[in-house]
Amino acid sequence: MSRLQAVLARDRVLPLFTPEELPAARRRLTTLQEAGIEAVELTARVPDAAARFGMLRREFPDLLLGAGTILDAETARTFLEQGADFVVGPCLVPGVASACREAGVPYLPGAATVREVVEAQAAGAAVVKVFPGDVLGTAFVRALRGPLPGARLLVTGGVAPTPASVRDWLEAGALAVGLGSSLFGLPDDEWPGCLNSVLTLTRGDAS
Ligand SMILES: O=C(O)C(=O)C[C@H](O)[C@H](O)COP(=O)(O)O
Repeated sequence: MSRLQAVLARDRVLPLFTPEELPAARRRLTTLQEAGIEAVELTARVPDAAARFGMLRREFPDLLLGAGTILDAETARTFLEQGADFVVGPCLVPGVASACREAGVPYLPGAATVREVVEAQAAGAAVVKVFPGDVLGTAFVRALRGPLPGARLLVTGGVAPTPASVRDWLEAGALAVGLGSSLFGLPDDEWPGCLNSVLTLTRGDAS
């Protein structure tokens, strides 16, 4: 089991954001580390995303930092060179899967159908991102677990950062949930409290 998988199995949440402004990104990463978070996804949705990623990578050497929104092999290689510990994308891209396999780095591609989950697993994804989570719903995750009981699923997209919402996803069978804009769209004096109340639930549940 990779360190990422172990961390997801313990915390059951993966915080993710786009590092639009470096000082704010640093503050967020520091607060996340103080909460005991070990893995964070930074989405590549800004100009200079890879250079920013490399800078934050060097400043936070103890965090597992993943590159998100990776849609082609060349971009994947650029982020891997910058020290990405894992790579995430909204859907499976075979060239990205190969680049991650060569680098020995986990790849978590998005999937929105049973077939896409199976194809992602066949491409080597130990954890598959179910995306967009809020569109697919908990019933989709529950239904997937029938034919694919061993699937490790990271539900991402529109997941509300509350204990009740996260509990619903975990009870449906998700390994973990990604918390993005719903968490980091909250004011800076609110999101850490929300995250901590979710972690109180998930760490209490993790066994
Ligand atoms: O692009 C990727 O690789 C990602 O993992 C990001 C997610 O797909 C969502 O965009 C996050 O959605 P919110 O939690 O609703 O903000």
